[in-house]
Amino acid sequence: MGIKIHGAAFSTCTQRIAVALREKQVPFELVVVDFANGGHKSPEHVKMQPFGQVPVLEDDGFFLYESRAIVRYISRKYAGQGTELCPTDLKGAALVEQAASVESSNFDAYASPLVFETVFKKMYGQTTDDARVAELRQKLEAKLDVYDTILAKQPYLAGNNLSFADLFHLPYGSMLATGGHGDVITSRPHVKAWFEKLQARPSWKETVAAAQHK
Ligand SMILES: N[C@@H](CCC(=O)N[C@@H](CS)C(=O)NCC(=O)O)C(=O)O
Repeated sequence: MGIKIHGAAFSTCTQRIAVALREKQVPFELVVVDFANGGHKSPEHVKMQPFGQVPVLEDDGFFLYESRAIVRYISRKYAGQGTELCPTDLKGAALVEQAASVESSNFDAYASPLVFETVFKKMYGQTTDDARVAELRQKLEAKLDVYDTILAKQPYLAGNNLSFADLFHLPYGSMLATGGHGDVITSRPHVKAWFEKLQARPSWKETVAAAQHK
């Protein structure tokens, strides 16, 4: 039995997993959750994901939620296949975890609500809170200034090699531009070069194309 992902091709958290599976060259089936009709809140879905969110990984009777935990599972299960997303040595793995924590605390904490304000609220006909947008943007910019100093010294967030910590940034990082804030990335030369390199990966291009066909 192969890997199934219960999610939606347009969902940022589903994309976080899809890109990792493509890097690992693991075929998977996307079991589409009907968001528009509240499928993510249905009793069947809540049995798999108690918070009523996507994505959920199903692997031969094993269920796992939280996109970053799922990527770590994929990275370990398919170690030695496709792109290595985390080294096995103690210090190398610790540096990847450090970078992953940076993504969660210093990037996602601001980028995700900024995308919510500038993209999703508009999509759902809600009103963007401009004061919140300004505050989130200012905080994100301060963090990205630090990213720029890190990435001036090394090509990837955990060092010389790509890791899942870099890939974690792709969905919300790409949607910043959709919401009119892509310049927080493109105005910082090292962040720009790093992010463009990530976006150029076939795994991401396929993930974007899959979202457009849905
Ligand atoms: N931390 C969770 C977040 C999951 C999440 O926020 N999923 C969104 C779609 S990208 C969702 O299901 N939103 C609907 C909701 O929260 O009700 C993860 O990384 O898997």
